[in-house]
Amino acid sequence: MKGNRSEDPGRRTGSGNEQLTPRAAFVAARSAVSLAWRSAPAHMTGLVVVAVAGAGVPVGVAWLTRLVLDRLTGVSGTALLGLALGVALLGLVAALLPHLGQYLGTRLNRAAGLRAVNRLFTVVNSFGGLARFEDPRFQDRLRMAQSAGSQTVGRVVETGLRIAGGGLGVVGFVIALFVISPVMTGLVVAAAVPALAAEFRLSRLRARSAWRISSAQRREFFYQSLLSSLDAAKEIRLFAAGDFFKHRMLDERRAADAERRLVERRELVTQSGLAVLSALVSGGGLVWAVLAARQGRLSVGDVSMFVAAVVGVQGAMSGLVGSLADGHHQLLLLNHYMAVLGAGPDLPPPAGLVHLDTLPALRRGIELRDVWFRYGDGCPWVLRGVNLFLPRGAAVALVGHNGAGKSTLVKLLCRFYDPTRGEILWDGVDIRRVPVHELRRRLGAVFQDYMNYDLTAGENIAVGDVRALGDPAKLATAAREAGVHDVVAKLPHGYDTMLSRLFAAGDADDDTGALLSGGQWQRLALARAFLRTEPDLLILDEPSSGLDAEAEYDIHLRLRRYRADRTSLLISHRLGAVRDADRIVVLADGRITEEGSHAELLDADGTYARLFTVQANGYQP
Ligand SMILES: Nc1ncnc2c1ncn2[C@@H]1O[C@H](COP(=O)(O)OP(=O)(O)OP(=O)(O)O)[C@@H](O)[C@H]1O
Repeated sequence: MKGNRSEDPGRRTGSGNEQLTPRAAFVAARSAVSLAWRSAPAHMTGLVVVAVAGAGVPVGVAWLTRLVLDRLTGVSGTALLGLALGVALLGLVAALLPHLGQYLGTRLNRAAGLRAVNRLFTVVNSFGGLARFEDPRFQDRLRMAQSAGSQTVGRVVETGLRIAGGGLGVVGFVIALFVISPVMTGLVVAAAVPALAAEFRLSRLRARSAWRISSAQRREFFYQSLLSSLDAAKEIRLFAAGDFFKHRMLDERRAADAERRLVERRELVTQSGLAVLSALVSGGGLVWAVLAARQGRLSVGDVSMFVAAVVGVQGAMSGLVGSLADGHHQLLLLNHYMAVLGAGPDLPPPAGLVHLDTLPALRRGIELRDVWFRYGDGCPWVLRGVNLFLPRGAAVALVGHNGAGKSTLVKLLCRFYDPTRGEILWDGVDIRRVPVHELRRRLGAVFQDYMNYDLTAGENIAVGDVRALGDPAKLATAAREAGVHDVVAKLPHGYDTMLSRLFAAGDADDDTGALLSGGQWQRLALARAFLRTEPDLLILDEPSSGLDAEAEYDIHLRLRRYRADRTSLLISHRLGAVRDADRIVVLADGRITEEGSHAELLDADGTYARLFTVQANGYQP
């Protein structure tokens, strides 16, 4: 059941609640580091230098301060001045390093984010089918992957360096503290263990909650975009549905906020507890150091070093724990990114690949052989054993009631899904054996739900074949074929006119965007399909539904000319438009129930004859 949604490996890539296994964490971290390195090697090297220096400077400051305090009276003024200057210089470096680190980190983040998003959408574009895009869980994962890809990849490197730098800092301070008090060292280090465990638990909670919030957030954005969309503005105003959508949007936001509150409460409790623990340890240490100094066991310099070391170890430890928790959280998010990247092809080709590019144009025709299809395991059958032959050069029309399965059949021909059972043969070759992009290069299509792009008129046509972008003559020819050239030529900037009121073309002050009528948009969609001048199969799914009677007549004349000698499949509810097809096929409840020419089907006096008569009677006085 390839292509069937419930069978899709991309769908099974987890619930978002999975644990981060050490292997998955390693793979995610390695990918992030290599991606960041390839994006900005110089900035990454700079960050490493800053991290190492950042780890060494505080320890150096503490040691030098101790020397200064202990030798206040014992050494020459010049030596003391040198030491003091050393402390001051290290202080300056310490002050500058965070800014430099932040600058380099931001640059690295941006470069890595760009590369990560590029890679993500290269993979998304490689999904040949539609099933994943119809799967809400996959949409959630994709959203998480988008945000992880654009914001997290570079941060993983930064966090890794912070962990390494923090680790070095901890080692330095631990050694310094150990010299003065091994017991205290043990205490401070031991206090970090519960902090580490608590922070890990928190980061898992944060990642789980981010996953749970993601679908609420998607719905919130959906309602927001509805409320601000031009397409929805008419109906929302006419039906006064604005408040309804607003409340829905706020409900989703409240649901997400409730989830966030849960995490925030846990953070408050955990971090307060850790703060108390750390205050107790450092307070106890201070009391011990003061008493020891009074008894002469510690010098003044020792006390200063001790205080600096306790604060330093605690600070470095809590920084390290925080960085580890951040890294853990980032890797959990990155897991979604890796899952999308590793989802694999959604339409896996079986063994025995056949390259259509190496074959000549269609010779015999396309055959659907006992094709069964349903959209998922629990869904009803949409096609039930369809056998249909589209002979080369013939115009076949597909008619039937709403929901009969006509558009579904077209989607299978384009291989947006694979048949659940049965096969589709292109000159005898199962189309599952053909690389999907090679199959699509042989097709021209206008879909029932064609797109209106917020792009210029020329770009709207060129989407059909982007190579035509720099070829105005080709765009104009396609537009003429579709009968929309005159309309476009009269727009303020002709083919460069922005067909949008959302975006300006180039100059933000340019107010010359235009909107087309429904029928004009439909003709533009036809022009898009006409850019492919030699498709082996032309699919027209309701190509004239939005046109007035004369325009429809005109378009069908053009289509007839365009279809001549081409293999075409035309779907239309307007039976007058299909009567001259070589063969008319009636689909009812997923089965082919009638097949023949217009005259034959009228003679047969079945569904087609009934539908045709009902429509024809509508035009009688
Ligand atoms: N993406 C989808 N997921 C689940 N079910 C779907 C999907 N698309 C269509 N269906 C279902 O498949 C059945 C056939 O739909 P299809 O769009 O193929 O019918 P149609 O014959 O083209 O109808 P119409 O004449 O109204 O365009 C319908 O019952 C519909 O609900």
